[in-house]
Amino acid sequence: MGGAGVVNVLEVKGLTKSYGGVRALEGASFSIGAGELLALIGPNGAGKSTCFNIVNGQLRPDRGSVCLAGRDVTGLPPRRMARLGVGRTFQIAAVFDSMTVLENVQTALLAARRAVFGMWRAAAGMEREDALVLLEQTGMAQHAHRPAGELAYGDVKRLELAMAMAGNPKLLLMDEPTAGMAAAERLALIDLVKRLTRSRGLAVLFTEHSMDVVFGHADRVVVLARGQIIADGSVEAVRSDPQVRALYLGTGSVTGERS
Ligand SMILES: Nc1ncnc2c1ncn2[C@@H]1O[C@H](COP(=O)(O)OP(=O)(O)OP(=O)(O)O)[C@@H](O)[C@H]1O
Repeated sequence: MGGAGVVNVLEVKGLTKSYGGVRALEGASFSIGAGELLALIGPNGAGKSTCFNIVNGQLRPDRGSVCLAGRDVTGLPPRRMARLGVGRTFQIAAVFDSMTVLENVQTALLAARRAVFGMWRAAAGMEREDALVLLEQTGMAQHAHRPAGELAYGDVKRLELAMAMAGNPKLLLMDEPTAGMAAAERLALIDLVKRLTRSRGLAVLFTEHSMDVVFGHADRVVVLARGQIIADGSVEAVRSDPQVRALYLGTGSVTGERS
């Protein structure tokens, strides 16, 4: 992505971050284009969370830059990042169990719009139609009037995705989106993410330990090891990269293994 004349949705350059004496990231650079699903993988402690937290403004890098649609946003706080189009989902779902699925999405829409337009734009009724569209797009329309607390885990994750879409992000960060899901469920979820990525021209950066998800669905894979990027390329290129194979298993295949 990012060929002549095309501005990447996200471009990070030379990201470096230490915690005391621990160098968590060292000169990490990569980019993501619109409509692209990028997996960021690496063993525990490789620097994935640090990278995420820098991109969404929770952490400031010691060096390096973060550009969103060509604009330097390095070091802006999370609220500003969110307003500029950075959305995030978490490993632990952040939905209100006692509210219905529809109410959860309406609340997310309201929060996103308040952040942009201010408190006066707080007419809850106006969010209903848009919330229903988001539920349709995430395959959750049939659950609209159920309390979120009654949903199966896979449906909670889909609801969370609908809520993340409420902010109309350009870039969506997903921290282990399929953690705790059975194989069929996680492939269905990532398939949904991929469809939304394409249909909305979204750029998605996700971390993932399930290699079936990464190698079955990502458009591109970036591999971090001890804070440095050791591979960045297509699924095929990364899967056959000798350094990546050595990192994951010594010599064997990276498919289907947890790090
Ligand atoms: N707040 C902190 N204080 C000190 N060291 C930290 C802190 N956060 C992370 N680290 C260290 O920085 C390095 C990178 O951690 P990071 O959490 O970014 O890796 P990760 O790839 O997300 O790991 P995991 O897959 O286990 O979540 C590790 O050595 C970690 O111990």
